[in-house]
Amino acid sequence: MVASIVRTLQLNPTTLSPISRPLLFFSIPLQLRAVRRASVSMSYNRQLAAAKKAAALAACLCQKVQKALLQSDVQSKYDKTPVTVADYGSQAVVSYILEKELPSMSFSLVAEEDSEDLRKEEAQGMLKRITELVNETLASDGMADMMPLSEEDVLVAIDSGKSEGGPHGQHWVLDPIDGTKGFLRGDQYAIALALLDEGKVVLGVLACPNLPLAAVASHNQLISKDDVGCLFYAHVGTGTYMQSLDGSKSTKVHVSATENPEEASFFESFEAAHSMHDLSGLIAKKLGVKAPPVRIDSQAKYGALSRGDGAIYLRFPHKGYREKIWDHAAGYIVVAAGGVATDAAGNPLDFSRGRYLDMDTGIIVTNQKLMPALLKAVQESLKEKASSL
Ligand SMILES: Nc1ncnc2c1ncn2[C@@H]1O[C@H](COP(=O)(O)OS(=O)(=O)O)[C@@H](OP(=O)(O)O)[C@H]1O
Ligand SMILES: [Mg+2]
Ligand SMILES: [Mg+2]
Ligand SMILES: [Mg+2]
Repeated sequence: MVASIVRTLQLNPTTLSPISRPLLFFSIPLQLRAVRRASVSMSYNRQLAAAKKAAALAACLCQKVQKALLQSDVQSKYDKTPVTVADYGSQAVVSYILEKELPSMSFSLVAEEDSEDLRKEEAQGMLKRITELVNETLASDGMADMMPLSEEDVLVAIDSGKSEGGPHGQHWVLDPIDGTKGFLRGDQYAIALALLDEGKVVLGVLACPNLPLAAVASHNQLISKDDVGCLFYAHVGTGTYMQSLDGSKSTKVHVSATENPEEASFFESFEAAHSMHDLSGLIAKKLGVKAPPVRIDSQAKYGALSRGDGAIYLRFPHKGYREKIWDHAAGYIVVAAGGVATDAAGNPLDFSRGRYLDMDTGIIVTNQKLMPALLKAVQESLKEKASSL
């Protein structure tokens, strides 16, 4: 046992002094813990590299589609939400790249889209266009030797995302385009990819092709078409980094540490149908926030928050809506550097229960210092709203 520990720690017992030999027995558990921590953190490096590559390439595909969106590129899903060739193409690219880059790992992916509608007769034109886009995107990264993918290959890659996730093992979590409505308007959207390990989010990458590299603290600053395209990434214990999507040097970022709500602006959904703007207005007023809300589509909100653009994110879906894990997993770990995301009752978000985040309605994010005051304002506002109904 000791011999194997000594081997693991790469120590040479013959060179240890008689004094340090007994000390070794006491220090081994500590050192082993450090080695295990380091190897846990190290062991996600390959996954992080693959995830960054997959999200950046998927972002290229989405940018191309957003520039030249055709009427035939958009469909409506069973739940009336939109889906485009870019949602499907992005999912196929990410799924294909993760499997190719990490061949030794068992592969499980929980993702938003599936191929059911694409297999219908009337969707054959759309499938052809998606397959072309996927092949062009992979070829642009020199993956031409594995090319071209057939339409069936693309459908299979999309359907790799049917995993149920859960509390055991590793599962990738993907929203191939978060904020599809924003994408269709020409506004903000994100490719959001995370890794769960034993039910916990351990890695996250957020590609936000239209988010300015400079801070945004008001809605007007989002309209800039210059210097846009951010890639945020984080894995447990290493903090959060941002780089430009075209590959600049990355910088470490963290959530605003302000303790003064008067200085804190807040983010919320652009779409009033996705989050109750009247309720967040009430909460902000109670808290003493002076600035008007900054409304951004998608998990770009988590990205902006992670670099301190604003200090609070409020999300209160209308009654009956069930949150999905892919709408929050990547954002959740990206804001963990200085921030905390909970449900409206202050409970941590639980990503271990499958495809849904079963939780108390509402998600709130801010720094540790502001959280108690925010939770109080949320509880009071919820009571007030309930009693006025
Ligand atoms: N009714 C309803 N209520 C709450 N949320 C809903 C609702 N319908 C959809 N969605 C989900 O919202 C995702 C888009 O993110 P946001 O709501 O943050 O952005 S925005 O509303 O587009 O501004 C969006 O993600 P995508 O479908 O990936 O775009 C949906 O998962
Ligand atoms: Mg959708
Ligand atoms: Mg989404
Ligand atoms: Mg989506």
